[in-house]
Amino acid sequence: MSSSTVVSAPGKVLLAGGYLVLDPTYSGVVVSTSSRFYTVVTQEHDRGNAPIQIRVRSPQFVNASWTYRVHLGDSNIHLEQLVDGSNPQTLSKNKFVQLALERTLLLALEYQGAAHLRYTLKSLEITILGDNDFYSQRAQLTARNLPSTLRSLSQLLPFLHTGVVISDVHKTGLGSSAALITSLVSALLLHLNVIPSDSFDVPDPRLGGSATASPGKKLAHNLAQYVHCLAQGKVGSGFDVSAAAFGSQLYTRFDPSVIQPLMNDDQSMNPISLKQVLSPSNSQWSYRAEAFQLPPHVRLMLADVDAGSDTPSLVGKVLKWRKERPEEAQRLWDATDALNQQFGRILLGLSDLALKYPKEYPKVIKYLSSLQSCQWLANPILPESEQRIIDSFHTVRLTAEEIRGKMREMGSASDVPIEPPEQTRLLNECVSLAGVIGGGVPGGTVPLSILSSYMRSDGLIGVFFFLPLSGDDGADDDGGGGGCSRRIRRHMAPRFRSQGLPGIRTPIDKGRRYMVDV
Ligand SMILES: Nc1ncnc2c1ncn2[C@@H]1O[C@H](COP(=O)(O)OP(=O)(O)OP(=O)(O)O)[C@@H](O)[C@H]1O
Ligand SMILES: C[C@@](O)(CCOP(=O)(O)O)CC(=O)O
Repeated sequence: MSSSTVVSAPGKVLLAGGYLVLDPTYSGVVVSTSSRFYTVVTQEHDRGNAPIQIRVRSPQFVNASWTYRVHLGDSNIHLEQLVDGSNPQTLSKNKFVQLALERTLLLALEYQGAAHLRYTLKSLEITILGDNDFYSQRAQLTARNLPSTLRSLSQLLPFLHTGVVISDVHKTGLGSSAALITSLVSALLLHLNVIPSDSFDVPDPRLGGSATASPGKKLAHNLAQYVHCLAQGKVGSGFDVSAAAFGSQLYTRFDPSVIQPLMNDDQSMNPISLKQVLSPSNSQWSYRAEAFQLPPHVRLMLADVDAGSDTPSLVGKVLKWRKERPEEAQRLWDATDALNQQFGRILLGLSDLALKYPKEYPKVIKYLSSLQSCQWLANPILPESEQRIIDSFHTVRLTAEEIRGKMREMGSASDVPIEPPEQTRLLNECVSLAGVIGGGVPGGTVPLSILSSYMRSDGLIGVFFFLPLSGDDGADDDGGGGGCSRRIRRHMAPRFRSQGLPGIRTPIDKGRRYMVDV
């Protein structure tokens, strides 16, 4: 009988902490998105003694199918890519997918031994699907004569075919490769029983982050972090993989030296076993992912600027300046960090206030969401509880603006367009709208030419935090997390059926998630 395992992992938005988060002294405020990557692993019927093959498809792309024959030794794994039946002309490579398969199988081999893996590993069919938001949909909207609005985006079919090969797609910057790798390695670890099936359960939905994560989830995170670095050929801060594994969080990076001994493309050259390094009990993994959530009724929206940033070149320039002007940079980093910390702390505090004042909180939201933020404090005398909530939102707003100021300073000092003038104008317009708390540029920056041609429509113009007018609490799951399975049953099952795929078994992140519309 064939069986399937499905694991999803979310994308990310770095709300605060860009560039600083590359240094373990500082941390970043990271929100995981409602947009997700899904990996479906389906076991083929037993084919007797036929060689084991793994076929991976990405049905949203042209020429995106990769077939590998697995050569399983006593202590090593080799994947031989075969010419794909559906695509006999070309042998397209996917380093990310191939490394994820190879290193996950190697880890399974180390945990289970060759005899066991030979017995359990069957030929597999793997399907990878990314929510539309990971890729710019502007061309799709134009082709359909639809205006650039949220409503138009919701009219597009899920997992829409992009019409191009992967290398030509316009990514939006939500961390497609991190979400893909995390869902893929997690699905395989589960499918091969390297980790138990309850690894991704969260006992209390309010307890997210890495501290309460199961050993299985930590192993999946460590493996995904490692594979992602290897595939990218560099060790970044890793906040994207951490968000994919642990959801929204205050993230402090890991020391890259932990995976250094495993960074050989040829795994037989690695001087140490994967299991030893990636083990969830290896204390050299120094990352911290503290649970974070946006307050109830707060929603984050992103504008589709048609392309993500070329982060490595921006990072290179910013870090070069930091090295050349250490004292100036230190002052700027410290001042920005103080603001980032305050920003995260007050947002978290607002969730506490919502719990403490369940009647007053929605009342305040209704009031604030109808006003421009400059009017928030011009209110009649209110009870202390309500005033506290208003004051907190007001401080978040001021802090977000100050953070933007610091990021602009960083940009002009290092000559990197972190918040270019076009973006400044756009954001200023956004943050002056009623109900908007603040805005910013998530991650590196955005490409200018595209931004300047971006047309305002339907109120979605840039990056901002939004308090919806309705009673909707902004989370698109069933409240407080843990409802991921219900959300998936309700929303995802029909989507999967439309792709002829089975239902979902295990979502990776059951933490609270928020709608991010790109
Ligand atoms: N749907 C997919 N199916 C298979 N592979 C994919 C898919 N999406 C991304 N990839 C892999 O990820 C690689 C892109 O990785 P890259 O690091 O450039 O993206 P990223 O920086 O994560 O993108 P983003 O802009 O979303 O943050 C592709 O070359 C491909 O190997
Ligand atoms: C600039 C940086 O701090 C954030 C980059 O974010 P993004 O991948 O451009 O969304 C780099 C990093 O953290 O790896």
